[in-house]
Amino acid sequence: MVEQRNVDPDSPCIIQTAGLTKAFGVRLAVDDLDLKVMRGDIFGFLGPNGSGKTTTIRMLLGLVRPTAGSIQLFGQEQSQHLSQLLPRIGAIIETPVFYPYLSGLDNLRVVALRSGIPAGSRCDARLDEILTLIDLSARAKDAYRKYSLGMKQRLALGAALLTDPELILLDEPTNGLDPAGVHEMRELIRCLPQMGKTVFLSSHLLYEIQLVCNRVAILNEGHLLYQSTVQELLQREAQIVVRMNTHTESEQTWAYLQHLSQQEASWLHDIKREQDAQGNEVFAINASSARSSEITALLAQKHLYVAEIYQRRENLEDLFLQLTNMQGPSSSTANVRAPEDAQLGLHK
Ligand SMILES: Nc1ncnc2c1ncn2[C@@H]1O[C@H](COP(=O)(O)OP(=O)(O)OP(=O)(O)O)[C@@H](O)[C@H]1O
Repeated sequence: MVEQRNVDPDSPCIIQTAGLTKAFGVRLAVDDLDLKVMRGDIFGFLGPNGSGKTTTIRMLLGLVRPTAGSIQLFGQEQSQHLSQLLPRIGAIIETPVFYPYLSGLDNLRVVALRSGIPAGSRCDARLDEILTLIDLSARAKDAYRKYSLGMKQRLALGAALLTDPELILLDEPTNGLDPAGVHEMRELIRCLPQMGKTVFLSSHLLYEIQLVCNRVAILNEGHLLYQSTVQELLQREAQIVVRMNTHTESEQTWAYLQHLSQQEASWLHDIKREQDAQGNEVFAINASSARSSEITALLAQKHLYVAEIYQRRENLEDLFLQLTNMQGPSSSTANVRAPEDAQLGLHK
């Protein structure tokens, strides 16, 4: 009898990997990866070239056998239920192959037939629906070879959506697209959760991920460096950083800011003492940039004159560079999980 442990077809957890590892010979392409993707997520899977994104997606699809670890999809063990699980997944990996002389519509017909959708009015209706969604109705009858790269990518997404899968895996879907193509693809991807889909999107385009995803994992050299909501990550953006001239002034400022937070300025409640990239002691205050002049004025009342005050402008790109140590950090990373993992990026 088949063991039914861990089987939950309605699980809100769509992808869960534990200790997922893939070695190619001595090279660890993916190392001990714990991912969690929830239903309705647009999950950004970020990493530079060669960090293991495609290998991970291939393992999720059962195209590459893991060296160690486990994968659960829709609450079921992937290795035991692959054939039942695959119809619930649509994917674009690398550049999909279409027939150049067939039209976009006929290429979709071929995909539909291969996917077991019988020809007929229901199939035609579905093809219409998909062509409208990917905004190719007007060019549906043009040969594929006449399509722009953006149209080709949209057709690929249409093909992945044809069977109405719950999970869409997209490997670098905006690669090579011009800004208009990137925008169109982004808008399309954004619609998918409203249609009940979960999206797993790999990219090295950090800004893209920031704009379109709600959760993100950052990978480097096969290691998971960070996993959280994008919002959590970007909260750091709303910080004002204050540096004083001397250690004595810093001490006085710290005491005064604490006092203020308990008295007339409760909005100063979230202050951290950190070091900037040059090793200077700074205060990171969770407040909008509009408060900068107020902070300066409050401190000046006590003859504490700031040496420097600025809004921390951290985005995913900064964080990514910081975690992979490609560039010095603008501050310490008090909120960043797994700093010991981040250290792994130090030794390239
Ligand atoms: N079939 C294979 N045989 C040997 N090594 C491989 C194989 N596939 C991938 N690798 C290696 O595994 C590592 C991860 O590759 P992978 O393609 O997963 O990275 P990636 O993050 O998708 O990179 P890119 O953004 O360039 O596609 C790389 O060092 C790559 O050379």
